[in-house]
Order: sequence, then C-alpha cells, then structure tokens
Amino acid sequence: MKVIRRLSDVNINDDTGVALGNFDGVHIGHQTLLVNLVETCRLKNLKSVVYTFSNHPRAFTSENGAPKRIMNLNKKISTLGELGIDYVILVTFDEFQMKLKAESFVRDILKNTLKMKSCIVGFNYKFGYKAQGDIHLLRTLSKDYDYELNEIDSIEIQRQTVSSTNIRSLIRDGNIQRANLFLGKKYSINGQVIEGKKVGRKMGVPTANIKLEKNMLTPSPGVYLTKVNIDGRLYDSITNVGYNPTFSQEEINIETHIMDFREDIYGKNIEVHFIDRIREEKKFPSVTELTIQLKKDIALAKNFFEKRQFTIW
Ligand SMILES: Cc1cc2nc3c(=O)[nH]c(=O)nc-3n(C[C@H](O)[C@H](O)[C@H](O)COP(=O)(O)O)c2cc1C
Ligand SMILES: Nc1ncnc2c1ncn2[C@@H]1O[C@H](COP(=O)(O)OP(=O)(O)OP(=O)(O)O)[C@@H](O)[C@H]1O
Repeated sequence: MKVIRRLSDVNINDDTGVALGNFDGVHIGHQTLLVNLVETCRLKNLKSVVYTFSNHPRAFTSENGAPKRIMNLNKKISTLGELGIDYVILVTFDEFQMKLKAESFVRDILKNTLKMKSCIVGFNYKFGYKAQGDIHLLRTLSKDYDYELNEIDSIEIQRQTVSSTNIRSLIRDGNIQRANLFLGKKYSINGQVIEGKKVGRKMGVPTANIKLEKNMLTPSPGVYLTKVNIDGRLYDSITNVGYNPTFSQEEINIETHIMDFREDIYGKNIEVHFIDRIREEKKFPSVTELTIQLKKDIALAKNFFEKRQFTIW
C-alpha cells in the first residue's frame, strides 16, 4: 500500500475506486465499506484508494476542536494496509480543503486527480465547504463525471449505529466490551515504555508505564484485563488507567502489569489491547492495602485468562 501525503504527489496511472471519510478506529462500519471497496476494485480492475486526513477536520470546523483519536495515525495506516487498500491519500485538512466547494472536490480531486470510476461512501457522509456535499449530491454528479456510486447502508449493532463518535463515548465510559463489539477488534493503545515512580516493583507488582501520544483518547480510569503485544508476542496483563490516587499523581497514567514477566522493556513500543474493565481506581489508606488489592486483581485476572482464550480480533 502506498501512502500519499500531498495531492501534488498523486501519480496513479489506473482508474480508481475511492472511499471517503475519516476512518478513526476503522470500526465495523468502516470495515464493511472498505471490504466492499476492495472487492469492487478487484472486479472492475480499479486501484482502491482511501481519501482521508492526517488531522481531524473538526480541528478547523468546530469550536470544540478535534475529538481525541481512538487510533493513532500509524495504526490507522497499517490497518488500512491489512484490508488490502492500494493507496491512502493522507492530506492535511487545512484552509484550502475546508473552503473547497463540494462540486469542486468531486471534479478537481476525485475525477481529475484520482481518476475515480467508483465512489464508495456511507449513508451519512458529508463533505465540501460547510458540509454541503452528501450522498444525494454524489448521486446527482455521478452522471456528469462518469462514476458509479456505491452507497453503504447504516451498519448497526443492537439497534445503535456504529460510529467513531459512539465508540469514543463507550471508551470514555469504560464500556470496553461494547466498544470492542463496535470496533470489530480489541480497542488498543500503543506507546513507548517509560520510567514511572518505580514504586510498583517495591510492591512486588512491576508495571510498564506507557507514554501517551498527544491527542489520544484514554479510557475511563479503572483497572482493565488486557493483552499486551511486545515484539509480536501476546502476553496476559492487567492495566491501570488513572491518577494513582493513593500517591496523588496529577497526570493520567497508563501502566500494565504483565503476568510472570521480568524483562527490561524500557524504550520499547508496546500495544495494550483492552478486554474488559474490572473495577474503579480507588484511593487506599496505605500502600499495604493497595498491594493487597493488586494481588487480588492479579489472581482474578489469571483465573480469567486460564479459562478463556483471547484473540485481538
Ligand atoms: C492492576 C493495577 C491496579 C491498580 N489500582 C490502583 C488503585 O486502585 N489505586 C491507586 O492509587 N493505584 C492503583 N494502581 C497503581 C499503583 O499505584 C501503581 O502501580 C504504583 O503507583 C506504581 O507506579 P510506578 O509504575 O510509577 O512505580 C494500580 C496498578 C495496577 C497494575
Ligand atoms: N455505521 C456505518 N455504516 C455504514 N457506513 C458507515 C458507518 N459509519 C461510517 N460509515 C461510512 O464510512 C466512511 C468513513 O466514516 P467516518 O469516519 O467519516 O464516519 P463515522 O465513523 O460516522 O465518524 P464520526 O462519528 O466522527 O462522524 C464514510 O463514508 C461513512 O459514511
């Protein structure tokens, strides 16, 4: 898969099928649309293209700014690659993109630059200046600009539409099981292992503290059952998200205790996959009482992992 970061660098010789959207999280709705894109392109001999942005358009268009990301950019790109996409156009959403009228976007970018023959969008997709473009406009313009429009109906789970917005609030509420259902895989956080307060090991519960990337969403504070990927191997783990109130820390911290693991992994990039939330984070009257609770959490987690097999998809 080729990633193109500037429209002036686009040099695709073949006709294309294009999917449009932000694709944060690459959830079940996105996956349905993208599988459809890849299949349509295979049948019609087109190259598959995802047109998306490196920053969230709401950074420009909304007073509240961009929402926190479910998935970092590298992970989004690698997930699109795994789905078999040929090209990702990853442009910066800026003044130019914001002011582009809906029809100019279709004519200048989709048709003249990307040679689009097939366009795939979801039922609710909006684009162009002041979000004036939608599926109806794309349908109308398809005759003038000679492309077929493939509309994806709303993908719903248990009568709720799957959307990045809904998934963000599920994660913020700690409802990881439902977020995972909507994502079609385990919600995960990637990051480098950094030094913590170094009190965990004194309590007999060493933890890998993860450096959070800017603009990333964090789950509701609490204790989670997790699987952690280190150098391509998956380990059972238990992860605390929060402010370590027993020690009154100010910044939110994500730290994972990997079961029966004693290697030095400072500086490594690891990925923590969330399975379920088991309790709130609490302030304990003493370190001894916190330690007793940690041992109970670990025993519960071990018991859980012994009984069930987990995949990250
Ligand atoms: C499974 C687990 C549960 C935890 N629960 C709490 C908690 O309820 N309250 C709290 O103050 N800290 C909690 N912590 C965080 C510990 O306070 C933290 O691991 C300790 O401060 C070590 O920090 P360090 O890695 O910076 O040395 C938890 C940590 C783990 C691994
Ligand atoms: N549940 C869904 N069913 C079908 N198509 C969807 C669904 N969710 C998103 N899409 C489509 O996938 C593409 C990318 O979606 P995009 O990331 O912009 O929307 P989203 O997931 O609804 O995000 P947000 O909640 O931020 O609006 C768009 O064409 C959109 O219409």
